[in-house]
Formats: sequence, C-alpha cells, structure tokens
Amino acid sequence: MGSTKNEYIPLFETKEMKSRIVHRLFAASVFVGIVLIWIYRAIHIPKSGEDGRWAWIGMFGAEIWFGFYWFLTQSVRWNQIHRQTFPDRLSQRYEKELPKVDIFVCTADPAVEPPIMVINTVLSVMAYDYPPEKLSVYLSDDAGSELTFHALLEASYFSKHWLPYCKKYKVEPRSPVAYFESETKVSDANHAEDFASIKKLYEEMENRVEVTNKLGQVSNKAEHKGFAMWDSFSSRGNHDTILQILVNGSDPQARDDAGCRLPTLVYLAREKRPQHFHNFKAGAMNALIRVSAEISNGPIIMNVDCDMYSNNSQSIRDALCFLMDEGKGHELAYVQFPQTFKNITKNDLYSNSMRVIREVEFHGLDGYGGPLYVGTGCFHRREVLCGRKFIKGTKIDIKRQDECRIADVHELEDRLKSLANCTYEENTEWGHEIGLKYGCPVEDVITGLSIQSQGWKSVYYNPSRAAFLGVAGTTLNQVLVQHKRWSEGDLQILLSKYSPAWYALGKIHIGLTMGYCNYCLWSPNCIAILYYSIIPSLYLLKGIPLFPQTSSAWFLPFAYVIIAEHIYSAAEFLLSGGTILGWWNDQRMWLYKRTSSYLFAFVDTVLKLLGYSDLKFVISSKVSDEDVSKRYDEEVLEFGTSSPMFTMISSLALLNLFCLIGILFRLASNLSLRSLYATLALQTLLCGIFILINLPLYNALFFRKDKGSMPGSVTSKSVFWAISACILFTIMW
Ligand SMILES: O=c1ccn([C@@H]2O[C@H](COP(=O)(O)OP(=O)(O)O[C@H]3O[C@H](CO)[C@@H](O)[C@H](O)[C@H]3O)[C@@H](O)[C@H]2O)c(=O)[nH]1
Ligand SMILES: [Mn+2]
Repeated sequence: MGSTKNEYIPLFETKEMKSRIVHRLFAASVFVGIVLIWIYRAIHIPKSGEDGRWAWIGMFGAEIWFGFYWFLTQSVRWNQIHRQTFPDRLSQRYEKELPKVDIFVCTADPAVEPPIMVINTVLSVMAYDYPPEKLSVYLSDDAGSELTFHALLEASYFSKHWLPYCKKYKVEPRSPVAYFESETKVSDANHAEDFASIKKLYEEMENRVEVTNKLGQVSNKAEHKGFAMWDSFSSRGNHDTILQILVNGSDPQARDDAGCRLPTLVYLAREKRPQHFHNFKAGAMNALIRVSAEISNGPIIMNVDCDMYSNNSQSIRDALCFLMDEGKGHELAYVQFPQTFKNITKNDLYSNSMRVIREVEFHGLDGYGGPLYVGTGCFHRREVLCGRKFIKGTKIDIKRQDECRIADVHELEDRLKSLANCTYEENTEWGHEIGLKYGCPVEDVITGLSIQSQGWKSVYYNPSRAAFLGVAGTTLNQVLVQHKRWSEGDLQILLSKYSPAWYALGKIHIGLTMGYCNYCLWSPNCIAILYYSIIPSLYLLKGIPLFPQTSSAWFLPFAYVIIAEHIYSAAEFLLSGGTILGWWNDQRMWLYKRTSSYLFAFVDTVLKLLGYSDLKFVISSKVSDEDVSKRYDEEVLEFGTSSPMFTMISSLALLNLFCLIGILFRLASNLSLRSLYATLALQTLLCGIFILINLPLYNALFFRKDKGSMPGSVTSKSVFWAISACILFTIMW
C-alpha cells in the first residue's frame, strides 16, 4: 500500500438495482389492491344465518395472511444490491500475505453420496488457484466408511498429477469428472498428449474406486496402514474417532509431479456411539473446526456439501476481496455464494434451481446486512464461527501467518482424536455459543442468524460463472422431503431462542428480520393455501359465491392483484434466466410444497413442541437409477413410491376436479352460463387453474403405466378422500 494509504481503493464494489422506482411504485399499487380486498371482505361478511358466513370469514383470514406474507416478500425485493470483486487488486496488495484457508467437505453416506463424487469435490477444492501451502482440505465422513477413505486415498495420489495439470492449462472446472464431461477442445499437440494421459489416470482411479465400491469393502488393506483404524469399527453409529492426515502440506517432501507443494489433506470420521446424539452436520462441522485448529488453523473456513464441487478456481480470491477489504472487510463475518446445480433441466420441473431466491431475494437480503448462511459454498472467519463478538472498530488480522510445522504426523493424529470424541463437548459451549448451533435441522440458517445478531454483516456474491455446482433432487419425493426439512427447520428458528421475530429484533436491520421471516414462515403458509385450494371449490360445487360478482367494482382489486402479481412473478422468473414453462412448473411446485412439505413440517413442529416427535435429517440422495434419470431429463414427474405427501396433493387435485365436474353438470341441467359467469367467475377460474396445473398429476394417477407413475394405493386413497369430502360437504352444509 505504502504511499496510497490515504486514497483507499476498495477490493470490491456494490451497486444498487437500477429499476428501484418502478418496482416500488408497482408494489405500492398492489398494496392498495390488497387493502381494498380486505375492506371488501370486512364490509361484506354474511350475517349470521346467511350462506357461507364462516367460509367468508375464513377467506378473510387467508387473505389477511396472504397480504401480510406479500408484505414480507417485499423486504427481499426492496433494496437489492449487486457486488463486484477486484481480484487483481487483491493479488497486487496481498499476494505474499494471503491467509491460510481451511476447506471442509462433509459426507455422510457412501450409498447416496458415492465416494467417486465426494473425491471429485475434494479434488476440485484442492486445485483452487491459491498457494497450496496455505490450503488445507478436510473431509468429514459421518458414515466412517472405509470405501470413502479408500477413495480419498486414491484422490491423494491422483492429486499429484491433477493439480499441476490444472495449473499448467488453467483448467476450468477443476472437478476431474466435470472437466472431462465438458467439451474440452484441446488443439495443441502437447496439451492433447497431457490430456490423454491425465484422462487415463483418472479413469484408472475411477475404476479402482468403483470396483471397491461394488465389492463393498477394500480388498487390499495392506496398501495403507490407515485401514488398521477400522479394526475396532463395529458400525456406522458405533466406532472410535478415525483421523488421518493423508497429505501433510507442511512436509517439504509433499510435492506434486511438477515439484510444487501440495495442500494438506485430512480424513476425519468423528467418534459415534449409540448413546450419544451426534447432531448431524453441525456436529461434524464442529469436530472439524477443532481438529483443523490444531493442524492448519486457517483463519478462513470454507465449507461445501460433498456434491458441491468448485466450478471456479478463483472463488477463494473473490471471497477474500470482501474479507480483506480495508474499508469494510472487518465488519463481514462470511461470504455466501449461491447454491447452483449442475443437473437442472431446461424447464426445471421441480423448481430445484430456486432461481428467484438466487437472483432476486438474496440480493435483497444483502441490501439489509447480508444473506443467510445456507450451509455450503460459504467462507467464514474462523474466529466468528467460534463465537467472537463484533466490536465496532476492531479488526481481525487474517494476514498474520504462523507457519505450523507438523513434526510427527502420527503423534499428532493420536493427540487430536480426542477432539472428535463424543464426550468432548460435554459441559462446553460447543453447539451453543461456539461453532455451529445444535438442535435444528437447518443448522446453517440458525448459525448465520446468530452471527448477524451479534452485529456482523455478511455478503452475497453471485458471480456470472457459478462458483459451485451441486446435485439437485431428481424425484418429486426427494424435493418435497428436502423442503419439509428446510421449512420445518426454519419454523423452528422462528420459535427458538434465536428467533428473528424477537431475539434478532433491533440487532439486525428490520428489513433483514422480515427477510428471515419469509423463510421462517414458509411452513405456516400451508394453512391459508389449503383453505384457498379447498373451500372456494367446494362452495363452487354448491353454487355459493365467495368472491364479488364480475359486474361489481370490488371485482377490480381482485383482478388487479391476481393478474399483476402473476405477471410480475413471471417477469421476475424470466429475468432470472428461466423459461415460461419453467415458471409454470415453479407454480406447480409452489402449490405442492405448500400443501405437502410445509403442511407436514407444520404438523411435525407442533408435535415436537408437544414432545411427540424428534429431530430427523433425511440425507438427500445424489444418485438415481437410469430409469428415473431418463424421466428426469424428459421432465416427466416422478412418483413411483407411496407417500402421504403424494396422497395429500392427489386428493386436492381430485377434489378440485370433482368440483369442476359437479358445476359442469349443474350447468347442463339448471344453471345458466351467464349467472355462472356473473357470480362464480373467480371461483371457477381458481378451480380451473388448480386443474390445469395438476394435469400431469392426473396423468400419473390414471393414465401413465411407467414405474414413475402414481402407485395404485395412492390413487385409490386419493379418490376416496376427494369423493368423501365432496359428498360430506354437499350433504352436511
Ligand atoms: O448427519 C449428517 C447429515 C448430513 N451431512 C452432510 O450435510 C450435507 C447436506 O446434506 P444433504 O442431504 O445434501 O442436504 P441438503 O438439503 O441438500 O443441504 C442443504 O441444507 C442443509 C440443512 O438442512 C445444509 O446443511 C446443507 O449445507 C445445504 O446444502 C451433505 O454433504 C451431507 O453429507 C453430514 O455431514 N452429517
Ligand atoms: Mn444436498
């Protein structure tokens, strides 16, 4: 810096969204529409004794909820900002003083998280464009699987070839499998030769890993003394700590093919005992924090899920542009990159990419103090993760480098094992004041919130080349189960000690509080949506109107709010890079999540409050068999198993279908089209839209014959429920 000390040139810049005014005026107009709807409901409540009084009051309740929730969603749209980094300035100023970075990769089950995928992620992060002696990669294996260990060992050998190759040819992406899959045009002869030989080496390694995997055990355990650690292993939930430093980066002998230093590589399977609850990923992360502190102690910790390989070798430098910025860096606790997925199909059938959250909402959160921590693709300051409070004006110096030398690897391994033992955390603040928080299925969000509540800010960085790419669910059931975990966890945060609604109030910006509530209230949304997807249709069946007549002026605010919001959401979706069919799929998923995942999450949370249900974490599968993959690529909804969630969405779809059929019968007998249009237009429209959006579901219920269609048991249950609801309703009310 020297003479330029006074003229501070930042390492990143922040830009406001351009079309703010337009958006704000639009939002104001929708708000007026919502208020008019409320007024209409309030002054037209049927008198007691009149038809539909209670239904009407229910509609009013649902619309108050929708309006309130709409208001919350404005917070993540109101103040969007975008960030840009200047990595060149970073290297000019700090190349020699770059901090050590510890990278944590978590895996938990070799069956749904294949070892070959895990090591591709590991290799991609070992190959970051960053001084290797400052990089350490830790793999936490909650399955304690020797298959995963064997694969990691293979990766440690392969890295000696892979890392120099990446450097020499500036390879992107640096996950071998992703690189070989991407169409790489190699023109010059030398490169072609190197390409062929590295590819061969990779395939040989892949083959060894796959063969071992098929075998279910490692055949040649003599190859590495590390396998001896499995001698006392009795099961995945009952074993000692297994800790091995596979590459000791501080050893001058640890060099790759080209003679460059290698990053440190560590395998850790923390101790598991049936009588000790292990706190899922949060427990794994906390063990890693402790163990890594004694090995490399990097002041920056980055963590990824095992399927989220690095797609951009520059990401560490991008993150450091924020954390090392002289002007604002000291306020920042973490830098969150978006979650992006490799296997998204064109029209994103399951709305996996969460496009609008990524391209809009998180930019909005950033405008009010920073995004949520979403568990992967995030760079933290170690000290903050370990509970350091924010004190205005003080800076954490991450440049200071203490080269730690590991004298005796085995002695160190033995000494550090106890840090990952079940009892280590007893009577400590781990999981509470220190490290990731326990007791919540979304350990990430609650941890980020508590960090922000201490005064820290965070940053959302969404570069044009995705920083990480993961595997998104390929069946409807997977996606619904995942959303159940998330919405349940988020609701628990709202009810927890760290609730954004009270604990964080005043500690973080009110806009950010509202932003958090967007997600924390996902699950309670189910009530209003269920009401809206059942009651108006049943009343349609009886011919009782619950909306204003088309000729009434009160019809206008309804029409305006419905049309304007849908056009707006479609535009937002398209501008975020989606397709129109993608938007339509997104609407369907919106409905399915709200009427199944969120409902089940809501019920489970209530049960948990009453003490009837305990904490679960269903690990998302990262593999799917051929049949399923094929349908996924063709964007055909995958059912195939019977699940109460499917019964729920099918019953609703059928109920709406029966109601519409019912009204068509009445139209044929005594009702005139004109009176239907005048009095029941909106109700018919609502019911019609439910049916349109459910067309692929009817197909799966009654017509499809493939393995992904709806199981007969679900079909019959759903028909039964839907018909009973219609009949009971017509007879009893
Ligand atoms: O007991 C466990 C359970 C899971 N994991 C790991 O946690 C990660 C996330 O699990 P996954 O099944 O892929 O869940 P997702 O819903 O895809 O994950 C999102 O949501 C989680 C919280 O619900 C966060 O922890 C993740 O970082 C975030 O990507 C994976 O690497 C797992 O190996 C563990 O290490 N131990
Ligand atoms: Mn995942």
